[in-house]
Amino acid sequence: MAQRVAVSDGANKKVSRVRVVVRLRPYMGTQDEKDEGSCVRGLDSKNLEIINWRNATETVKYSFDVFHGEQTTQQEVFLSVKPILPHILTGQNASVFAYGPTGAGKTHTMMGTLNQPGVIPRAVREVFKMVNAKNEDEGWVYSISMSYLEIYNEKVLDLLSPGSQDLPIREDKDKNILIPGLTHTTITSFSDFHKHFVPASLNRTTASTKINQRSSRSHAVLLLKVVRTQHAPPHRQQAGKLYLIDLAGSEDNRRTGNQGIRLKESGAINLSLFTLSKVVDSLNSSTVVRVPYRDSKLTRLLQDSLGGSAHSVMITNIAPEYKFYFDTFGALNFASKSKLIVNKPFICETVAVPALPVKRARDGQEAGRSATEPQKKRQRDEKKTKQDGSPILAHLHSPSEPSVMDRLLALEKRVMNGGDKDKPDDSREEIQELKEKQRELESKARLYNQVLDERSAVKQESAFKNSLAPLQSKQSTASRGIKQQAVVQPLQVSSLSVILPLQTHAVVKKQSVCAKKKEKKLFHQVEPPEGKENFIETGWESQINTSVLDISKHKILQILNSGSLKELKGLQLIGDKKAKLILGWREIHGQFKKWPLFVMNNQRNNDTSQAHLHLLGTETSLRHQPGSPSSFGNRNIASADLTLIQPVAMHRFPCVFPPFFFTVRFSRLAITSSRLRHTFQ
Ligand SMILES: Nc1ncnc2c1ncn2[C@@H]1O[C@H](COP(=O)(O)OP(=O)(O)OP(=O)(O)O)[C@@H](O)[C@H]1O
Repeated sequence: MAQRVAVSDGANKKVSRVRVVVRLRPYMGTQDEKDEGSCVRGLDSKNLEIINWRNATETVKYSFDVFHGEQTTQQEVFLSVKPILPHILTGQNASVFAYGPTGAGKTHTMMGTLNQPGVIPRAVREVFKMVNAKNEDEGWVYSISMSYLEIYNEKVLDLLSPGSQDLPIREDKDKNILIPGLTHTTITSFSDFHKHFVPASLNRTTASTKINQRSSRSHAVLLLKVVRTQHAPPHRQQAGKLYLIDLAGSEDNRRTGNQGIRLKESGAINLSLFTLSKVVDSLNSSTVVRVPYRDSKLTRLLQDSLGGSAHSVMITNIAPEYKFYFDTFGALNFASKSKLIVNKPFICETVAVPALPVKRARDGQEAGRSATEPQKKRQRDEKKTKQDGSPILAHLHSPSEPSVMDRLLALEKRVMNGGDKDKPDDSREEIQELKEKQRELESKARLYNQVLDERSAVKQESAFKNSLAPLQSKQSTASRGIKQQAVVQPLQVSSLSVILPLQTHAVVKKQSVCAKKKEKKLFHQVEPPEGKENFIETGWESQINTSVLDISKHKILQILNSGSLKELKGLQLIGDKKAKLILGWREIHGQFKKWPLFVMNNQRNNDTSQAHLHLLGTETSLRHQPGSPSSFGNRNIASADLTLIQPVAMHRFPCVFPPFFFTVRFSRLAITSSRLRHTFQ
């Protein structure tokens, strides 16, 4: 069983601060831009300054663990990462991630080129060098494996196994992050690594944007796992992991010119980076109880690196051109916050008696230490089942069952969301196939029920209690598992039952896909009432008397204003993405004053009379009717103003300013770029 062994850094402290390195890439603008000079410059090996946009005669100074200027070589950058590598040979975790706006040099820093290899190849080479330098007499045997994945549009995809499905992210009781199903390839040398890494890198999603010819459209994570096992008893085993992460860059879509699929990708990237900034804020806050790691796949994966057990280095890449000014400013603020984060490393150790063969058997997959427990439980269940003489039940408990359900649900969700337009979509066929499988399992469960009933009829009551009861309860769990997945959950408005008299009691339920289809059919048979766009949605309202409706609306408004992510997701038509957007909206703009149209009207809503979230895609935008009063204070903001403000508000991640900022400071923003040009001349 895995065991945490506390780590001391010599000064008797068991903590490790996130190390922050900033790298400024060389000037790459046009000659005209070059004449403008640079908006940021280094002062020494730790300090830099950037022009203060509020007052161009001043600069804002920052101090980091290391600052790398424009002439820094790849080797010098690697040297600032190298000190954390030895930890992974002693069962600890380490993580290096490159952060920064699009086009600032993250991929160049992490991957590099053939002539100028970046941190990833250098770190892997170094790990092999350290392992090979270990003396056999120390009594440990080392093995190294690699995994490589990308988070693309909130999906975890295995780059070593192209075409694989979205993988789940799990956490064991020791808070180790696990990705069941992820390919784990054993590597024995650097050239072996190279052989797998280069083709897998080509599987990563990249595309050309106005800012970057080859822009990463996903976050890429390379995982190197070093396991060392003692020759002699007690055969201690320590497993250390190194995460090397090239994040996708935050994007200002005014400048990238992104549209269609690129815009959707950009929305997913910006949203995950926004969650990352919330995680950092929460970690730095003394009052926040819950760190929102689970709000995005990226933060879930970085859970160990930020506020977790890893020794972490964050490389913040910035660009010197004026057009990147606000991105650079935001990135530096983010880096500044991150350096306050403290991690608590520990050695992850198991005693491997006689675990070596078992370990080898699981080589091909990320199983994680805790995975042994459910596995053992399954084995115990299966064994018990066989003793009970029930082959059907054994089949129902087979490991393939949950995966069928997981895949089915994931695929249905994908189809409901309109599928992935970028890649060929054969999901519907697959859903059919999986549904058939599910039906087969359900009919077997029914058959099994019958067998049980027949058996119970011939047995005496005492015997029934002794031998059949446990079996029966087990069976019901299995069939419940299947049914739970197939039935769509009710909505939380059911809590109305507490406050409403019985005769007016109304429970609004989230509709199943089938129910929705039926309703749609009905809808097509009946002409919609004149002027009513949203006939389906208003249908349920007309069945409830107005006081009940008001209470329901009030209740939902309450949830919108103070509900957790989970509560929001329980609302009709609100999925994970929309719930997160609502949380983001709330954070920026405060409470919803009235019943917002997007909640029930969803995409059919064409009303632009008030600023509202456009929740269809992952892109958040503001709409406004020219001339009508804005919801930002009392000031009238014309739509043209909003067009200018919107990219700053929504895309200048992670610098998210409160709404009043825009109303008060807007006029200053417009003149900022010209005022900035005074400095550094
Ligand atoms: N230190 C550097 N020296 C020379 N060229 C660099 C340096 N940093 C970046 N570049 C070049 O700048 C361009 C953009 O860099 P890169 O693709 O690494 O940016 P990025 O931050 O990864 O962008 P994105 O987030 O869009 O993927 C590339 O052509 C790269 O070769």
